[in-house]
Amino acid sequence: KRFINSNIVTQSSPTSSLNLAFLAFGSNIDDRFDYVKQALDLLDKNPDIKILDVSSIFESEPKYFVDQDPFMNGVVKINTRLPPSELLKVCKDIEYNQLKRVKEFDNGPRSIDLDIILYFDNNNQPVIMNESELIIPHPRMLERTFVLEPLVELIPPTLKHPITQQPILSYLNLIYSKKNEMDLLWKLIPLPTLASGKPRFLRFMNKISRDACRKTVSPTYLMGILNTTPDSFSDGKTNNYKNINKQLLKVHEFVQDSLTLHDNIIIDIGGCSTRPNSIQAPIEEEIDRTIELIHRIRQDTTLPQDKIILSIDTYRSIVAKKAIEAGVDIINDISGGTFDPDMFSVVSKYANIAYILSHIRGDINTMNKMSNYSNTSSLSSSSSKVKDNTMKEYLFDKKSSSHDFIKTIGYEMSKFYHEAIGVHKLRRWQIILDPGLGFAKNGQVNVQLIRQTHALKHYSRGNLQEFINFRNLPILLGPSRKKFIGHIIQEDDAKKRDFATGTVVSACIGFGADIVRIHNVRDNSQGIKMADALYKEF
Ligand SMILES: Nc1nc2ncc(COP(=O)(O)O)nc2c(=O)[nH]1
Ligand SMILES: Nc1nc2ncc(COP(=O)(O)O)nc2c(=O)[nH]1
Repeated sequence: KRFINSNIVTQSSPTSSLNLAFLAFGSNIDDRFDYVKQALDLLDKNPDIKILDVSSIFESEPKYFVDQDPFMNGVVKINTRLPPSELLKVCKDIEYNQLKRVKEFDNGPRSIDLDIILYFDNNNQPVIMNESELIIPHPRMLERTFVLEPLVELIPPTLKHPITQQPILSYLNLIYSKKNEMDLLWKLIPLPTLASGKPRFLRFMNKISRDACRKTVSPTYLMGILNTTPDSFSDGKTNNYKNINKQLLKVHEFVQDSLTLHDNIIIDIGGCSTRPNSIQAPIEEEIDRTIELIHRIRQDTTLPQDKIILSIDTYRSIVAKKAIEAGVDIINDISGGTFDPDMFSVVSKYANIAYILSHIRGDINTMNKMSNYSNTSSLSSSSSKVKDNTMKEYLFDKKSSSHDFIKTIGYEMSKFYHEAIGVHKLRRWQIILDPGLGFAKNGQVNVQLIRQTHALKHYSRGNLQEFINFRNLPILLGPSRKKFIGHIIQEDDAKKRDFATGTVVSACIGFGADIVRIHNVRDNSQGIKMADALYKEF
C-alpha cells in the first residue's frame, strides 16, 4: 500500500514541475567519505532538490591520470525543479565554494566532483544537451565502471541510453567482459573510525564469473556469535553469562581462533534470545548484558581493535542507540525494523553504522506459523495487484529455478528496504541483507533459501521513478546449529551440530553468502578459509 502511494507521490505527473536527475560523485582527497556526506547534505538542503536514493559507495583505481590516490565514487538520484544549467551551478557551488575544491589539472585529485550524468524532464523524457559547459548525458559515462556500477543500482535494467538507445547495463557488462583489473571496484560499507583514526570499511569485490553471473570474489567475513543469555554458555554454570571477564576471555579466544586465517572478525553480541517462542528478556536486562561488555571490549588495549568489528543483535532501538554510543559498528536486527518503530530513525542518524536488514514474518511467537511459501507468487501475495510495470520484477539471474519462492522473499524484503531507505532515509551503503534462516521458515524452505542466495542478490523491481534492487548488497546467512540442520541429521542437541554446520557454511559461501554467522569460531574459521579457496577466485 505504502509502496504504491509513495510511487504516486514521487511519480512526477505532467503537471508537477519535478524533473529527475542522476549525479555522479567522486572524491580522492583526505576523508573522502566525509566529503561525500557533506556534498549529499548540501544537495538535500537545497530547496529545489530532493534526494530520492543514493547508490552504494565504491572505491576505484584512478582512471586517465593514474598517479593519484584511489577514488570513492557513487551516484545520487534526485528530484529537482532546476533546469540542467541551474542544477550545474548548484553542483559547481557545492564543489568550489562550499567544499573548497581546488582544481589542479584535468582528471587530477579533488575533494569532491559532482557531475550530471542523466536528466529526465517532468514528462520522464530524457534531456539531451550539447553545450560548451554542459553535455548531457555525460559524454564519458559509458566508459566508466565507477559511474555505471552505482548507476545501475538505481535504474531499471531495461533503461536505455538516451542517444545510443542501448540498455545502459549492457555497456557495463561490455567493460567487465574486457576483464581489465583497473575497472574493478570495491563495494565499501563505512564503519565508525576508532581511536587509531584510520577509516574503516567492510569491503566486497564482485566479478562476472564464467557462468556470466556476478559473484563476490573477496574473502567471506566471519561473524562469531557471543550470546550473553542464560542458555548461551556451554559450561552450564547459571551466572556465567553475566561474568564480563568470562565474556572478554571468549572475545580473546575468538580473536586467536580467527585472525591467523582472516583479516578481521565480526563479533555479534546478543543479550536477548530470538529463538522461536523464547521468552524475551526485559530491555533493562538486555542493556545490562551487552552495553558494558561493548565498552570493555573497545577499552581493551590488548585486543587488535582495527581488526575487530562489533555487532549487536537487537531489535530494540534503545539498545541499538546505547550500543552505537558504546562502540558497536553494526546493528543486527532480526526483525527487519518491524518490531520497534524507532529503529530506522535511530540508525538513519549514523551514516557509518551498518545495518543488517533481515527477512521475517510476524513476531517471535507467531513467525513459525507463517512459513508457507508454496506457490505464492510475490505479487499475488501482496495487497496491490499488478496493473502496470510499476511492480514489474526482474531477476537478472535467469537460472534460478524457483522464481516464485525467491521473488516472494525478495518482494517482502524489498518492502522492508523501502521503509528503511525510502521512508526513513537510511543510506543503501549501510545495508547488509539477511533472508533470516529459521525466521518464519522451517525445514526445506531454509535449504531452498540457501540455494537461492545468488538469485536474491539479483532481485529487483519497479520503474524509473521508484526502483529497488539488491545488486551489490552483501548477504549474511546464519545457519549455525539451527533446527533445520538438526532435523536433517537427526540431532536434537544443538551443540552437537557443529560439524554439519561446517558443511552448510561451506555451501552458503558456494551459493553466494558474503558473511556467515556462526557459534564455533575455531572450526568454522578453517572451514570458511577452505570454502573461499574453493569457491572464490580472488
Ligand atoms: N576512479 C576514478 N577516476 C577518475 N578519473 C578522473 C575523473 C575526472 O572526472 P571528470 O571528467 O568528470 O572530471 N574522475 C574519476 C573518478 O571519479 N573516479
Ligand atoms: N542476522 C542474523 N541474526 C541472527 N540472530 C539470532 C539468530 C538465532 O540463532 P541463535 O539463537 O543460534 O543465535 N539467527 C540470526 C540469523 O540467522 N541472522
